[in-house]
Amino acid sequence: MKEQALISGLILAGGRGTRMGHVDKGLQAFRGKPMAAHVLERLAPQVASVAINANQNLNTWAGFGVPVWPDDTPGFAGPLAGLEAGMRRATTEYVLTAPCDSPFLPPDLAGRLFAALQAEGADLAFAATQEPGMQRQPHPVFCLVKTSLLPVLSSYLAAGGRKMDGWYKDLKAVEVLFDDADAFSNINTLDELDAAARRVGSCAAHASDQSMPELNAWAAQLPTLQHVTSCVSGYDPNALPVRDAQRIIREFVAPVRAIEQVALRSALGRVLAQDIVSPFNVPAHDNSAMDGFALRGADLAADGPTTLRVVATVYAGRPSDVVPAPGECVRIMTGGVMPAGCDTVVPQEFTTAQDDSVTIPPSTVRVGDNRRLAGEDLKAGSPALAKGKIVRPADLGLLASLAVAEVPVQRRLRVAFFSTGDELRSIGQPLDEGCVYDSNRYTIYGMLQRLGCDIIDMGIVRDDPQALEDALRAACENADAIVTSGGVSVGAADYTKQIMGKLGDVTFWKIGMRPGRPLAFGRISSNGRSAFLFGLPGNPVAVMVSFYFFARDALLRMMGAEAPLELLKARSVGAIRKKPGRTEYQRGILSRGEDGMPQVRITGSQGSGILRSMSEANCMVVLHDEQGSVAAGDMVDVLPFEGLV
Ligand SMILES: Nc1nc2c(c(=O)[nH]1)N[C@H]1C(S)=C(S)[C@@H](COP(=O)(O)OP(=O)(O)OC[C@H]3O[C@@H](n4cnc5c(N)ncnc54)[C@H](O)[C@@H]3O)O[C@H]1N2
Ligand code: MOO
Ligand SMILES: [Mg+2]
Repeated sequence: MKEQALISGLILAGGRGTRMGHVDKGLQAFRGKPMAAHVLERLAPQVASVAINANQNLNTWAGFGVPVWPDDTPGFAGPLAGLEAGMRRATTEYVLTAPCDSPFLPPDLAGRLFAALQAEGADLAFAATQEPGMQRQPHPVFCLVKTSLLPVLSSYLAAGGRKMDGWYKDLKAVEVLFDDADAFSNINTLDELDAAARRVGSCAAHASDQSMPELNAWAAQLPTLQHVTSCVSGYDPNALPVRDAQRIIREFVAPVRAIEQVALRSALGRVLAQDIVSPFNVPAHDNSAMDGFALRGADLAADGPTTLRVVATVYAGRPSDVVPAPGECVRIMTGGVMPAGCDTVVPQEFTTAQDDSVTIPPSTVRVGDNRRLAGEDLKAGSPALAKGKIVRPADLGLLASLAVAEVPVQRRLRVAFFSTGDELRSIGQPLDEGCVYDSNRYTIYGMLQRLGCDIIDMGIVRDDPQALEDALRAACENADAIVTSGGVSVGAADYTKQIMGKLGDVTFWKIGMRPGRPLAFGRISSNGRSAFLFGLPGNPVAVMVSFYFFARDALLRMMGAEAPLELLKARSVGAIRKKPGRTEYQRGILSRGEDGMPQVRITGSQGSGILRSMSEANCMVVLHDEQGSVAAGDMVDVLPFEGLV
């Protein structure tokens, strides 16, 4: 699906829903979720990314987790205004539209429209169907169009044009016939919705609560923090155990759905978006693991040397059709295809050669030795790599062995981050009295970079409510997630709380841990876009600990990847004082003891502002909630920094 990376999907949901009694059509529940969620599900695998064009209930639409773009042309100007908004913002060569009320759209819509557009050298391709004995029915709202045609569309709209198929009179448009007319059926009235729901045997046909039109069944199902935290027994935001905070965050964040195709080398470090199935056996043939002689195992004498006549030579990559007869063998190189009838290879250094024969001492090899079997690496049809895997060097090689030139990966997660605090100075500025240089932005940069995120560094934000609100809104409108540092404890928190609360669903916790006690977490929205927010504490060590033990896992989850932290066991060199009832993360240096086993000692001062000891450390010692003081020689859990993404 080469076209996938070139196309942005656009769900047209900008109408007034007049025929549905002025409710937002795409938000109406159908088979347990909004109609538009079905459209999103069907469209997303076909395109690089999906956005929604909507003009009402923008916060509800933001809950779909994809960009929401309202019309630029005012006055509910119809689907063309939506297309214009989409073409203006899309960064791909093509835009593909589908209406929000077409829950059955074909799975090969993008592929077929693209193929026809390419074949005809057209500007635009749209779907059509024809039922037996009926006229052809065009479906111009299912259309693939070159993004570069935006000026043509804008001038048509500016001149008052509104018809979906009116603007491309002077362009080259192709109609693509699809077989399944039902795939394009759209649902215009609540009666039709009921009928369609009955057709597919659904129970929840629609949300009839007209008093809250935008908060229909599915939107109400979007988890709120309150909903998630209510599942945690004994939930207390002011004394939250680490594992409960981790669980709440994990349940609240949602993966970003967009997929892109990248060239094999560019897949390094990216998250696989689909399972990769081996199309053939690797290796394709039985072959030799050694330079030597391929023989029939049955020829090996049970007690005494075996002498065989050498009848041919096989090199790797140059198979031979020689079939050695009993008593014959073939000289073969490592990787050479095993000749028919041969099942064993004897390495040449164990043999003695005479003119055209070779002698093998008794018991040198057993039948089947040194033969690599076809498919022993990968069998045709078997899963080679699973969706969600972060691609490592070995995976690149494996993909190359399957001749995979382009790899489907999740789009990179966009993460905006900034530091807060009037006392912070940037490198290059003089250090005024009482001030410190902003170091958190650099540790956060490093940690996000290692995760493979697209990062947006928003600098330092002053301790000022308006500045904070502006920064949060800008971050939210441009990123999937926001990481901030500072301002989440009691001192500055008054307005931080108020502003974060105003922009969305954010909670402030005091976690039973050290360092990293205060943490703000939630989801905020601005202008129809939403983003998950991680408000990390300002202290330079606390910010790193909170990132590694809370934000990292959540960001990976949003990226569609699973890479849980792997804790190792090591012997503590010294005693460590620790109170049960909270988790403590201490900076440690992991090494090998005299007995060769891993051991760890704590670095100097553990103050949460002391970055030097974090830099000296090569691991964190994790002392769990229930754990008390550690005696010298006790085993403890450690998280090594090396290899940590
Ligand atoms: N009365 C209480 N005071 C504090 C509590 C508490 O429970 N009650 N919690 C303490 C803990 S624990 C932490 S951690 C900090 C967290 O405070 P904030 O998140 O509000 O962060 P700030 O006050 O803005 O900064 C704290 C500290 O860190 C320095 N800092 C901040 N940002 C940066 C940066 N980008 N680069 C370098 N250093 C930074 C800042 O100058 C402060 O020294 O609150 C405790 N107080
Ligand atoms: O998070 Mo604070 O740094 O625990 O002291
Ligand atoms: Mg501050």
